[in-house]
Amino acid sequence: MNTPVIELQGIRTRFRDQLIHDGVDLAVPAGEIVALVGGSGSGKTTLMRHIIGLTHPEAGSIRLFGEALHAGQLAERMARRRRFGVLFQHGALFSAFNVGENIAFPLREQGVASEEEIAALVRLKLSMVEMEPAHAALMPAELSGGMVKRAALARALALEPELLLLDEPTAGLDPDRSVAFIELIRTLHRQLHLTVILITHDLDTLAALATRVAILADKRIVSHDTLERTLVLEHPFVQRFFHGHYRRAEAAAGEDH
Ligand SMILES: Nc1ncnc2c1ncn2[C@@H]1O[C@H](COP(=O)(O)OP(=O)(O)OP(=O)(O)O)[C@@H](O)[C@H]1O
Repeated sequence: MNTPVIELQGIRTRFRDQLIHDGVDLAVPAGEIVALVGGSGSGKTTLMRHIIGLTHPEAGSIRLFGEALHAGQLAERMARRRRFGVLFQHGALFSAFNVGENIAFPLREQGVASEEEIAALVRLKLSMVEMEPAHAALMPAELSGGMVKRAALARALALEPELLLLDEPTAGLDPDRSVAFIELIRTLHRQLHLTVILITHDLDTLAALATRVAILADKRIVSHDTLERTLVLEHPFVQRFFHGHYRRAEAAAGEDH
């Protein structure tokens, strides 16, 4: 069997007296788009932060591309860092940098390209997310919500990652922009052969993109399966999320407009 791109084993996380994860196991094979779903505060974002090494669990092991997350010297860790891109929940662009500088940031940080190459790469990444070269000069505050997401995605793709982590990529977008962004992620996934972890509360985003659904509930992954097989699970969270209040909340929101 091929080595999983991400392998989590026995992850335990505690914030003060609050136990968030207790025995999280998850293996993500290459090429999958795994939707990570769970209730508010169940620890999805924290798990993503563990995967990218921003935070550390109290126990358990994390392997990326078959290697322990913190293994090796600085150069090896930097090389591993180049292999994944992250789209944070609110885009998280650097507000003091323009769009071009934001996209260039990981390239400069890694020191892997000349300024001339960086300028060409910024133009290429902008075109990949369907933005114009002129958008490079705009400041984040001048962008619409959809453009912030696109610019942040361009930055996440700057180092040509194999793994993309997306935290609520369509949250805050209106339905048209959301559909367009889903289509963009789908195209990039196909063209770049990406493996994707997607945190989302949005059923349309999930249904359109996910090849597998991982359910974080009861402090662990209680199911990791196709959407079809997930839908028939009896777990209370699954019932609520796919058949219950989220649907009713959506319907109520629709009535308000
Ligand atoms: N650095 C921290 N210090 C203390 N508590 C934290 C920290 N980070 C997260 N938490 C707590 O851990 C829990 C899980 O947070 P997390 O953001 O991972 O959940 P989530 O599943 O992504 O939630 P949501 O769907 O609402 O975004 C929450 O109760 C949160 O308050």
